[in-house]
Amino acid sequence: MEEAIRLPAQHLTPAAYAPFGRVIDASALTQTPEAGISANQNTARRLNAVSPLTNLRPEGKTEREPAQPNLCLFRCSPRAERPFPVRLLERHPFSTQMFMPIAGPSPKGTPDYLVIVAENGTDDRPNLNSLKAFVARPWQGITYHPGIWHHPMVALHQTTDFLSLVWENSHDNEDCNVVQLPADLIIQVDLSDFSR
Ligand SMILES: NC(=O)N[C@@H](O)C(=O)O
Repeated sequence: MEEAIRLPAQHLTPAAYAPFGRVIDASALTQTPEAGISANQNTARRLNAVSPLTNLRPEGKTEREPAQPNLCLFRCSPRAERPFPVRLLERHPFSTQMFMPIAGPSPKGTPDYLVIVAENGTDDRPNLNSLKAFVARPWQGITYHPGIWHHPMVALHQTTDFLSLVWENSHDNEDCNVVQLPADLIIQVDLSDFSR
C-alpha cells in the first residue's frame, strides 16, 4: 500500500491564490467603504473588473466556431470523504472559469467549499509540486486562470449551488482536459483544521 501524501487545506486568500486565479470578495468594501465607484444613485459601491473573464482561443484562425460565454449553474452534492482524495484534475486551456456560491435554501446557510489547484508542468500535465487546497468561505468566489489544473468543485458539508462562467465552444479537447492521477499516487486533503 503506497504511503498517502497529506495535503493540508489552507484558508483562501487573494495572495495565496494569486498564482492560480482571483478571489472574488466584496469584503474589501467592509475594510474600505469608499473603494470602487458610486452606483445606483449613490446607494451602492461598484467594484469593476474583479476578475478577468478570458477567452484565449485564436478566434477566426481555426475551423471551430467561436467560443461563447457560458453562464451556468452547478448544484454540487456534498463530498463526505475525509481526508478528501485527489484522484483527478481538469483544466480549461483557453478560458478562465468562475465559481461563485449562491445562497441556497438551507437554513444552515451557505457552507464553505474546497478548491484544489495546481499549475501546469513543463510536461503539460499538472505540476503536483504546486498542488494546493484552499477552503473558501461562502462569500468568496474564485476564478481559475486559463490552463490552471483544478479538481471538480467540491461542496464540503451540504448541497451547494454555484454560478459559473466559462468560455466554451463544445469541443471537449478545447473546453476541458482531464487527467486521472496514477492509481498508486494517493493524495489526500487534510481538512482537520476546518470544522463545519
Ligand atoms: N470545474 C468544475 O468543477 N467542473 C466543470 O469544469 C465541469 O464542467 O465539469
